[in-house]
Amino acid sequence: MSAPASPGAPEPLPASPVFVDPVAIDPARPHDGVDLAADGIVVDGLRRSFGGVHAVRAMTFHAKPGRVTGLIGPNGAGKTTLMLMLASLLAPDAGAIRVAGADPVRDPRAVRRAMGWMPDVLGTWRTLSPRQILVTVGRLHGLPERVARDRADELIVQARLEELANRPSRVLSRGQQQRLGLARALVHRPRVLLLDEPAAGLDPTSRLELRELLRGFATAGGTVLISSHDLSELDEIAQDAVFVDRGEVVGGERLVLARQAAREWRVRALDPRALSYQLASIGVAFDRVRLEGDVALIALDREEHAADLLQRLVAAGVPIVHFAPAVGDIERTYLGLAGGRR
Ligand SMILES: Nc1ncnc2c1ncn2[C@@H]1O[C@H](COP(=O)(O)OP(=O)(O)OP(=O)(O)O)[C@@H](O)[C@H]1O
Repeated sequence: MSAPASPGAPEPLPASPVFVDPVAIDPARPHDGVDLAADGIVVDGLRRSFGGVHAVRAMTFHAKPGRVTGLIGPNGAGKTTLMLMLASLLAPDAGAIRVAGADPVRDPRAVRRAMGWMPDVLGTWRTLSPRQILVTVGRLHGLPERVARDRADELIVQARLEELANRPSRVLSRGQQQRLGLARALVHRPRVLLLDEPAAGLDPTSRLELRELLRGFATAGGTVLISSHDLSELDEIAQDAVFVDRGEVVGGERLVLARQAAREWRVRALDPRALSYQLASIGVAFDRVRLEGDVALIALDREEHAADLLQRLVAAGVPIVHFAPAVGDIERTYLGLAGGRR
C-alpha cells in the first residue's frame, strides 16, 4: 500500500496499468479465477462462433468497479462480438457474463438498466435532434417525462451541444456525434459504461473532458470498459488492460514477454551532434537508434538501462533537454504482442 502523500508533496506518478492475466487462473478450477458474484463486468470462459469463425473462443476477465479498463486487440480479435454479448444484444454459445451482477442472457433488462453503451457509430435517428434523442432514450429507460427533459438539458450542456440541441442530429460533426453518443449512454445514470472508440473524432479539448468524465465516473465507483485502437489515449485513461487476440484474452508467458519488449526512449539534446557522438562512444548499437530530426529514438530493454544511459550522457556533458519513454505501457505491450505474432 502506498503511503499517503504529505501536504505540498508532488503528485505521485500514475501507477502502470495492471495487465489481466487469465493464465494466473487455475485451469483445473476455472471458476475460482473470476468470481461471478463480483461487481463490475465479469466474463468467464466466453465463446461465440459465426459458422466456422470462432470470433470469441475463450475469454475470461474481470473489469473492476472504480477502474477504467482498456480492451485492446487487433482487427478481428473479437472485441465487438464481446461487447455485443456484454450489451445483451448477442447470445454467447458458452460461458458466463455478469454486468453489475446481472446476466445478459437471463436478465437483459437488468443489464440495460445498469449499463450505458456507446457504440462506435451513433446509429439511426438522424432526423431527431439531440434533445429529442436524449429525452426519448430517457423515456425508454423509464424516466418520467419531466425528469427525462431535465436530464436531457443537463447532458446537452455537459456535451457542449447547446447550439445544436434542436437541429437534426445528421448535421452533427463526427466529434459532436461522439459527444452525443456518450451523453446518450449516460442518460439513465448507469453504473457500468461500455465504450467503443469513444475518443474517435474528438478535438483535444473534448478528449480532455472525456478523460476527466471517465476518471470521475470510475472514482465514484463506476466500471468502465473501453475498446480502442488509440493506444496512447488508452495509456492516458486506463488503469487496467485486457489484451485480446484471435478470440482469446492474452496472458501467461506471451504477455510477460510482450511487457519486457524493448521500448523506445525519446532523447533530445540542445546539441544533437554531441548526442550522436556520445551514443556511439558509449557503445549504443546503431540498430538501436533511430533519428527523427533532432530527436534520437533509442530502443532500450529495461528502465535501468535508460537510467544508466541518461547518467552517462549527462556525465559526458551532453546538454539533454528531453529523455522519456516514446510510448506508454499499453502501447509497448501491444507492439510487443504484435511483434511476437508476426
Ligand atoms: N455476424 C458475423 N458473421 C460472421 N462473422 C462475424 C460476424 N461478426 C464478426 N464476425 C467475425 O468474427 C471475428 C471477430 O470480429 P469482431 O468484429 O468481433 O472483431 P473486432 O476485434 O471488433 O475487430 P475490429 O477491431 O476490426 O473492430 C472476425 O473474424 C469477424 O469477421
